[in-house]
Amino acid sequence: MAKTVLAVNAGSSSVKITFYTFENPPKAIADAQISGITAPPPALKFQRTGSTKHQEKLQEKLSTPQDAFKYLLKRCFDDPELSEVASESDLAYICHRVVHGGDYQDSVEINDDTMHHLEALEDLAPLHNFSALEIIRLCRKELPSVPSITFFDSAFHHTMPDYVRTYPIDQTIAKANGLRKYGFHGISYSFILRSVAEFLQKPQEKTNLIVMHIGSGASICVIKEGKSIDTSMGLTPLAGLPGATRSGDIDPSLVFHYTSDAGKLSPTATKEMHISTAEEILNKKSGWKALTGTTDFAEIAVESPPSEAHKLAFDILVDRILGYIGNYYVKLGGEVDALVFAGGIGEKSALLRRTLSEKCKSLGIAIDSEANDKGPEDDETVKDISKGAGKGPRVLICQTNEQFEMAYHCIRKRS
Ligand SMILES: Nc1ncnc2c1ncn2[C@@H]1O[C@H](COP(=O)(O)OP(=O)(O)O)[C@@H](O)[C@H]1O
Ligand SMILES: CC(=O)OP(=O)(O)O
Ligand SMILES: [Mg+2]
Repeated sequence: MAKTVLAVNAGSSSVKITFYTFENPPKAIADAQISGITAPPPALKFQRTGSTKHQEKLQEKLSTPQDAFKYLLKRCFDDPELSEVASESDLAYICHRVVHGGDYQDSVEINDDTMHHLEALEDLAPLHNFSALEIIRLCRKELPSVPSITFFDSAFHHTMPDYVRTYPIDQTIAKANGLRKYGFHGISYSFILRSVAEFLQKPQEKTNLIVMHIGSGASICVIKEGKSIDTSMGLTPLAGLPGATRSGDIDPSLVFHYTSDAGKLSPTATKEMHISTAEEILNKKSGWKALTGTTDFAEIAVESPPSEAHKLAFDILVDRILGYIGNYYVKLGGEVDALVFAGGIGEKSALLRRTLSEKCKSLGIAIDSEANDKGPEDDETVKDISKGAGKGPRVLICQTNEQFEMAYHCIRKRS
């Protein structure tokens, strides 16, 4: 039987896995995800291509992404209707999304050497790389014959100019400690660039975009002639826009006024994962969860918000995004092919898209409200919601797919 490719996207609160056929473009065979690992009970979504989506709340206690991954893999291997993937021998490769890739500009195959290198990087991004590395360790142990390939969120941004990636601090210390802007969500931006360029029928190297990836982690990227020239996240995914539990940009001095324990190890740190109290607060106890009590933006992005705090959370996100759109529009000299909405919130919240588009009227941006309200069909990768074609930048929704992007590049390189 033909081998398949497994793509794994591990986040702090969710694990998504997809099996693909080994051909280009790859076709999804099955898709499974567990969300709510940090807010039990965990929720399972499972779908074999062509069949209906199955959803359930799980009784099992799955407290880590590794547990969730093990559960998902077993579930797929044991499914009698999923004969294409029944055991290790059906897998050609496993692709892993790793958020922080340091100086890596491309994907790497995992061996002892590259694994050590990634372990060294973990200190720079413990909150974001830990789960992925744990899952890679598990795969090497339990599926030893299948090569693991890592894809990095940061790699797409290696084209940012020096004056964008450099923080104005002592450069000896900066270089010794790798303290610079890296940027993230790059696997998603790479998928979006290819899909949108194809949709616009333009070569990638002639495509200029302002792309928003707005999910529980949110960032925005400016792509000039097919290359990232700036993005809102920085040394870590904390910088830039606020998220579900992340503060986004604040005055760095704030942490010392917030708590005198800022630099101490967080009580939630473990032997394997060293994080400071300040990092814990700004990454996990801030954002719209801190403002409203919910991490679900669908409860915040509503016409009549249930409280002033919900309205404030919405207005803050809109304001911070607007700041970047203005900045990036100017960086592109106004030559913007499209403003693109992506990520769980960007793809689903018609209200956020409408609010931002109205505030960007002066840039020639206008949307068709019916198309915007309807949003994309399940199988529609790019949807045009602009009004008055030809005047200002197009406004598009792109249903991004990080797992597909990894499988696509994995297979392209190896077939
Ligand atoms: N209809 C909706 N309106 C607004 N936000 C939504 C809607 N549906 C889902 N979301 C939000 O999308 C976010 C998840 O996006 P996603 O990109 O999957 O996140 P991540 O990959 O960072 O976990 C959640 O905050 C969820 O509340
Ligand atoms: C980089 C990052 O923030 O990822 P996510 O949105 O998946 O949390
Ligand atoms: Mg995500």
